[in-house]
Amino acid sequence: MILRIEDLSVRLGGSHILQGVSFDVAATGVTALLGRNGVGKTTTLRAVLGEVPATGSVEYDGTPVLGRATHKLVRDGLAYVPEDRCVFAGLTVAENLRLAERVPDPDYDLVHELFPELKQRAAQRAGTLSGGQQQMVSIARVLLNPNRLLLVDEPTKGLAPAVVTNVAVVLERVAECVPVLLVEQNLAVVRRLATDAVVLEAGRTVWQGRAADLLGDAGATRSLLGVGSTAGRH
Ligand SMILES: Nc1ncnc2c1ncn2[C@@H]1O[C@H](COP(=O)(O)OP(=O)(O)OP(=O)(O)O)[C@@H](O)[C@H]1O
Repeated sequence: MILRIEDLSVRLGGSHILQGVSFDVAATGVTALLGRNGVGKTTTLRAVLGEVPATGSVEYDGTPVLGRATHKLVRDGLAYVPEDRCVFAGLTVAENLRLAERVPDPDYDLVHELFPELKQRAAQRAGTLSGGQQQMVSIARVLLNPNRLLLVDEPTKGLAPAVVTNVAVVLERVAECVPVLLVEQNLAVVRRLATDAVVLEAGRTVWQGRAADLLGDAGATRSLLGVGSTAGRH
């Protein structure tokens, strides 16, 4: 296992946002972090990264990391693809990528193989890209560097169906080499990618197991995620 979270608790702005989140992320494949809006999925990722103060325990590859500086975790191969993509709008695609380089030999071969369009659009300002293209830049940035775990927050949110498929194909490829903790609302994408699943409710873990077991159980899917049993097949 690459990540072990135990009894994670976060208070923000006077609210007790996470109240005991516990789950493991396997060292291979995709673990989906699921739950209705506002249950604490993004906050869980941010707490792991040290972006919000938290109590409890987070072990990354066997080492306790809660309280460590975010940049040290990133340097240690913990990569984050945030929900809002955070590209530098005024910079070109090539400049956005160059800024993300952390090693002497960034893996442009992989990035250009996965995202040939980014090579063609190297000189285009990132702010003028479509949402899907910006998502590609956001994922490409982390793939330039060696990673041991990717935290990816709602990568398909707001994208057209064909682009959702492109992003899923890329993540499927990436997950062959690096484990991924994926926050994702699109159950078709979860069905395609996830080996394991974790469900949060009101800041607590309420389910952890094989993704196929959750998605194959219409009652559990409906009660835990608030969607019908066929949701995500389309
Ligand atoms: N800095 C903050 N101050 C106060 N409340 C916050 C802060 N950040 C998040 N929250 C609240 O914490 C709760 C959990 O937010 P979070 O973004 O983790 O949920 P989520 O499960 O990722 O939701 P979504 O699926 O809608 O993105 C929400 O009620 C949110 O309003």
